[in-house]
Amino acid sequence: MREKSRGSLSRCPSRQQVPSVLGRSSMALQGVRVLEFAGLAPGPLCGMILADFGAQVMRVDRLGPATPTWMARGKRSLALDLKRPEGAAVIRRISRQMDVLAEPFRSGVMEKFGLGPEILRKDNPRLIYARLSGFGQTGRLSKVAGHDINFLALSGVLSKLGRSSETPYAPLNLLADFGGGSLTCALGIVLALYERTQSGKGQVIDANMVEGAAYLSSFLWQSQNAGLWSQPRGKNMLDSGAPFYETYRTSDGKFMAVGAIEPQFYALLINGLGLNCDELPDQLSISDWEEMKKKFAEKFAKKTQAEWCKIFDGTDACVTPVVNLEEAALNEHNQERGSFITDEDHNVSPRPAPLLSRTPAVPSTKRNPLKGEHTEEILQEFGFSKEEINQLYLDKIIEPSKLKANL
Ligand SMILES: C[C@H](CCC[C@@H](C)[C@H]1CC[C@H]2[C@@H]3[C@H](O)C[C@@H]4C[C@H](O)CC[C@]4(C)[C@H]3C[C@H](O)[C@]12C)C(=O)SCCNC(=O)CCNC(=O)[C@H](O)C(C)(C)COP(=O)(O)OP(=O)(O)OC[C@H]1O[C@@H](n2cnc3c(N)ncnc32)[C@H](O)[C@@H]1OP(=O)(O)O
Repeated sequence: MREKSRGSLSRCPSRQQVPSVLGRSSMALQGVRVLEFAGLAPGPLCGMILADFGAQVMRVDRLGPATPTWMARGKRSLALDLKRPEGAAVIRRISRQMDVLAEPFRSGVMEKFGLGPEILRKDNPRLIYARLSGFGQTGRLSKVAGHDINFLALSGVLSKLGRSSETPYAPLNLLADFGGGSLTCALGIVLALYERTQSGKGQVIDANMVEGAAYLSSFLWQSQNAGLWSQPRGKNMLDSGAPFYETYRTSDGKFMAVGAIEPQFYALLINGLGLNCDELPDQLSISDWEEMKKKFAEKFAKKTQAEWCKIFDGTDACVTPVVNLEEAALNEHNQERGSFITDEDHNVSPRPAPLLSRTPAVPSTKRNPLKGEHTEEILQEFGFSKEEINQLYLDKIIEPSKLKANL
């Protein structure tokens, strides 16, 4: 909880945190070949997770000018024009040797290319065909555009998020895109890979953000009758209604996060704040929560974040500083664990999670691939001859990599 000196994100944590001594050859997904079609946000994270844990991920990009790519760590890029039959034919040929194909388009796009699962799985019955969409492959919305906020809304979860008397509020695009989308898709792929070791067969995965976000939020559904959500939005224990589950501003304009739910931890919070339990209403008296929040807020506003950290550090009061990304990477606990890593361009990012004891992820420290940087290399690897590759260039199905063109 104690803070070390502040610094820029690009200055921090040490490379030694990456368990590189073990090498990429001992990772859990070693030997798995993945063809990922470039997408906006959920697909890229799903592919990055697979790459971090050892899969060989090849991203299929469009031709044309470079566009910003995030979450491309450890991937290679193959750029080609899928709208031309010759481009689609390249993918069909490559897919015969793939373990996993992951596509992020709205339902029906892959079929338009002639690259739907029926065709590709006929060529390669072991292929795991992962479809990561917003609304799923069937249903009246399956062909409609949407983003995280829309999927979260339809999952029912968005109605529960936000402060009292404000409109519902989506926590960045974390819940549907990344939790419900990327993570459930990656889970589906790993499950299908595991099952394939028994059956020898691939399968089609319909991962989608509406159902993924809903499933991620199963606790909400299954605790409906427990009284946890009986109040309007923003008035319940875990949605910013309770004084002991809230953030508070400190005298230096920073924040502390309080999550003192259990009575024994609540008592430590009250003690740390310099209050007396005997003079306060019962912890669970909902009608007193508003007043109690004011009391806590007044207290927190009297000291700096560092002063509060000193008071609560190492205690069970469940009080932590709200740190920014830069501070998270520099945080003493996080540094002890090596929770953040630095790539060769000095960019800091979270270490892949979870940590496996024998075969941990060994994320690449190299820069992200440029669009089409590995087109030729990949095609050669998959058996395309020099003549075939030249023909693809001549037909403008593929184009020289911008990297090579600039040299
Ligand atoms: C909230 C998040 C989204 C955050 C994304 C932001 C990070 C970025 C969004 C906008 C960006 C900015 C913007 O582009 C302007 C600048 C551009 C500049 O270059 C950079 C700076 C920018 C400011 C730029 C910065 C950032 O990048 C942005 C701010 C999310 O919620 S992500 C989740 C989205 N939803 C889903 O994934 C659900 C499933 N997918 C879909 O529903 C659709 O794919 C989607 C996302 C609605 C897009 O629909 P679209 O009609 O565009 O595509 P599809 O129907 O899926 O069809 C794909 C089409 O692409 C063609 N195609 C694909 N690959 C190839 C290829 N290799 N060759 C040829 N053609 C290809 C394919 O044929 C389809 O085209 P057609 O429809 O013509 O057949």
